[in-house]
Amino acid sequence: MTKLLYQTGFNNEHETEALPDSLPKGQFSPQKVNYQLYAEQFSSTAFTAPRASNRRSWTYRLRPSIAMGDFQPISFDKIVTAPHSTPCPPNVMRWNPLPLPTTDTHFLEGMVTIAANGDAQQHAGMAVHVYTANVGMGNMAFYNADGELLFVPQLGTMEVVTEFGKLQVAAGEILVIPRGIKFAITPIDGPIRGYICENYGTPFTLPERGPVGANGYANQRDFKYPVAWFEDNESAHRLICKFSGHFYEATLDHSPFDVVAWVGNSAPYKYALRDFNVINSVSYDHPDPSIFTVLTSPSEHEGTANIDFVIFPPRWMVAENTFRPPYYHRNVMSEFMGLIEGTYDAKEEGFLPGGMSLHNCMTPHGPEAQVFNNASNASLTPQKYENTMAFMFESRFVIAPTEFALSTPLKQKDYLRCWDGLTKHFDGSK
Ligand SMILES: O=C(O)Cc1cc(O)ccc1O
Ligand SMILES: [Fe+2]
Repeated sequence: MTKLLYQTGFNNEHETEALPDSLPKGQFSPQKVNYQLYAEQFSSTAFTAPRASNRRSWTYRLRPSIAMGDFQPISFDKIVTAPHSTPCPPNVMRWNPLPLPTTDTHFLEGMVTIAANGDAQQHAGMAVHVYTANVGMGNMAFYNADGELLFVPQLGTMEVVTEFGKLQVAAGEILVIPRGIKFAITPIDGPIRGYICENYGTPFTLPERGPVGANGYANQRDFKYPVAWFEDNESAHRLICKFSGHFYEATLDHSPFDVVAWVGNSAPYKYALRDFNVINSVSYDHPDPSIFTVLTSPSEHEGTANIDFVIFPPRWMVAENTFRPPYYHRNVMSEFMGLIEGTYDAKEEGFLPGGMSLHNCMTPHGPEAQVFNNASNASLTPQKYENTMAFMFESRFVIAPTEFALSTPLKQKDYLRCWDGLTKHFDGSK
């Protein structure tokens, strides 16, 4: 595996060139670009979005993106875009992991939608997909006009070729591909599996730190962006896109990965979850899981995210006189969880790496019966939670499972049973 180079710093104005002097100096759009390249701006936010949230990059490429054939409709019917019409039951739900493919399956073939909310056309809400793959996409490239893609790989390593360069992404890292960027995925060394949060809304950004100060949580320096890479390849390529919930294909007589240089703050990036600086209670009580927010997609209501991406990483637990696992709760926000490795502290059995759970708006949940009994009687010495990495996509809208998710045999029929045994202990005495 060749080691790739990256540029670091979340949301920096990165600049990179694959050929010397291919990036224009002092301006974005000179009359002629060196090497006779075309300049093309890529806008991820409205031109007039405030400076702090504005995202755009300039690319310098062999051909402008419009040098392509017309789009024709195609179908990938396992991939669903909101709004969808399947009624959402308020039940707690949990799924086993998607099995690994037994025949050659590329990323787009191995992807299936588990749930969705909001409305892609309104740029609000999200979808959750899971994917497996064991072969590359060949001469195919994909872009998603409906939203940004947050990948949470759970198994294996993939090489991701994008217009902005190449990234290698392994389980335990995350990858964000902004809306519209063309990419292709190749598994390296065996099959890959993971989760995707398709963010129809505002691009993910880092949460505020408030009184915590200038450092901590996910630090900007740990986010890695690719360096420019291009190929001058004139063989036929297929460009697939999802636009307004439907798939289309166009033919190209060249590779779409022809960006020789780029500058800007909108580009794919990756982040290793082990770099998260965990901040937690060192006195008493169990803080809300918002302390573990890696990235947030804000909505127009301050503090009420379109999506929060939250992780539950290895950490010390030291709180005194405290019920240390998650509390029992009902939440206006809807919670979709996955497990990357190990076990999750609220669920010792049945929530498997690669599995998923869903606790929707106001649906009660919390530790299973065994965890309650153990934690209520545990000796409260400092304890290191190891071999664990769960995550949550938390959203302001009800996360509605798809027809596939409701009917697949992967859905556990007995999930509710893990709370059996939470009987009344009250007998009137203190
Ligand atoms: O439901 C869950 O397991 C996620 C969660 C964890 C936690 O520590 C507090 C609240 C919460 O929703
Ligand atoms: Fe919860």
